[in-house]
Amino acid sequence: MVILETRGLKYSYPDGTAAVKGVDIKLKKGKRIAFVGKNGSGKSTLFLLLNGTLKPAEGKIFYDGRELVYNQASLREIRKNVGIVFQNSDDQVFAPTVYQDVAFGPVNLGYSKAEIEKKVNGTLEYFGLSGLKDKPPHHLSGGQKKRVAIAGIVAMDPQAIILDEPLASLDPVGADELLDVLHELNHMGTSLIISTHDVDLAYSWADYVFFMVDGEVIGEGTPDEVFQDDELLRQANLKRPVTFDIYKEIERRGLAHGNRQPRTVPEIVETLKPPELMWVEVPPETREGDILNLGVLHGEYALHCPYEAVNARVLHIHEGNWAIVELTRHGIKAGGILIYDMDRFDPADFDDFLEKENIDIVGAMGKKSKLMAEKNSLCVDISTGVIDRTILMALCGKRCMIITSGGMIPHSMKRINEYIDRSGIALNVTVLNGN
Ligand SMILES: Nc1ncnc2c1ncn2[C@@H]1O[C@H](COP(=O)(O)OP(=O)(O)OP(=O)(O)O)[C@@H](O)[C@H]1O
Repeated sequence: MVILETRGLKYSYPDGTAAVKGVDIKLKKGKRIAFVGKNGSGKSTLFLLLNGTLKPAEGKIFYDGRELVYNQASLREIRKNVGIVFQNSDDQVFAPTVYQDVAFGPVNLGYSKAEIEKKVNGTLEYFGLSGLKDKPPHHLSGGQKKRVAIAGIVAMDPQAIILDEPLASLDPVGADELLDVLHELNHMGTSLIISTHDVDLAYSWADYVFFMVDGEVIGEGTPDEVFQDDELLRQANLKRPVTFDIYKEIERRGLAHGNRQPRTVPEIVETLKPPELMWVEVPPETREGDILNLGVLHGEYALHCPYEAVNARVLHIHEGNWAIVELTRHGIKAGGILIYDMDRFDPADFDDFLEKENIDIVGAMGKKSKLMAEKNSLCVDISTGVIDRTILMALCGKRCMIITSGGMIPHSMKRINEYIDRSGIALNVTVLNGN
């Protein structure tokens, strides 16, 4: 199903700059879509056209199959359903207080007073903004303003959200938190459309990518398709994503197995083929052909190795009790991942859970759970890249707990289960205190 479509879309600014020069695109519902292109390639202008803020000189836009006709009803429909978060939050956040700013959309949509209050307070809490609700937005930091801008859009429950360079003004932790929020919104069905220069972000995050150059779309496809097209990258003046390059090098050296192009760190780890042969020191009575149990791998290697125990067949005994062994592995020593629902947080029980479940690592996902962890002095080991990093830790046999809440719970389960399905590694994942 296509949520937004453009046909022959053209736009020039009053000074004559042709910013969008005939764009034909179809954006599928429920997807994460990235527009990648260098400065001035027309991404922001296209976005302003997509939600009716600008009117094209030529061409048509369709929302959910209906043509945008630029009368009040049609514009109202598209602006309610396709929210846009501007690159510069100062263009968006202008009400006297944060609360009023986030309430702006719901008020305009005619929600009742009680609905507005519920919606705005819920959204502020979700974005970790409750403590700032009475502040004037112009007293906030760039990252905080960005969160207010996004909260204001999310409070209108749009079908699609367009975000122009969403991570641009955020610090690394803030960027990571926003990505979690975007993953969750997408998990709940919101279509997401972002622009970025960041090829690593587009590669790891998007389901579908468009490359823009000089007001035109010059290529589109899945991240794997577009980022391995060197000619397309050259035309778009873009480089390959780092994970892509690392994997190509792993592949070139014959260290990769599996036939999937990895896009995240756990996926790269999964493709690494462990060495077959190894030098080990063996007990003096060892004979060629013996099977040794080398036990669990330790150190740096074990951190990246999903295997519990390593058996080795002795191929050749060398002087000084050193032998060449061929490794065979059995068993998979994956720890577990437990999810703790912070909406049901009970301080009295929490420590009991940690002890009873032998938790080694705690990861906090989402602003709300991080704030709750801080307030209750909970010890948090991982607060960015929580899903990927807990998977990596679980693969090393650690028992991990993700503390999170609301829609982040099914979202986390989904991402971990996707990893389990693809890798075939039996990681246990359960919600500890949920329904
Ligand atoms: N208000 C304006 N008046 C005149 N020209 C404009 C205006 N806004 C943008 N442009 C021009 O339109 C072209 C496309 O700009 P646009 O902002 O859409 O690109 P972009 O890909 O979003 O760039 P960036 O990555 O830097 O945000 C550029 O040549 C830019 O200079």
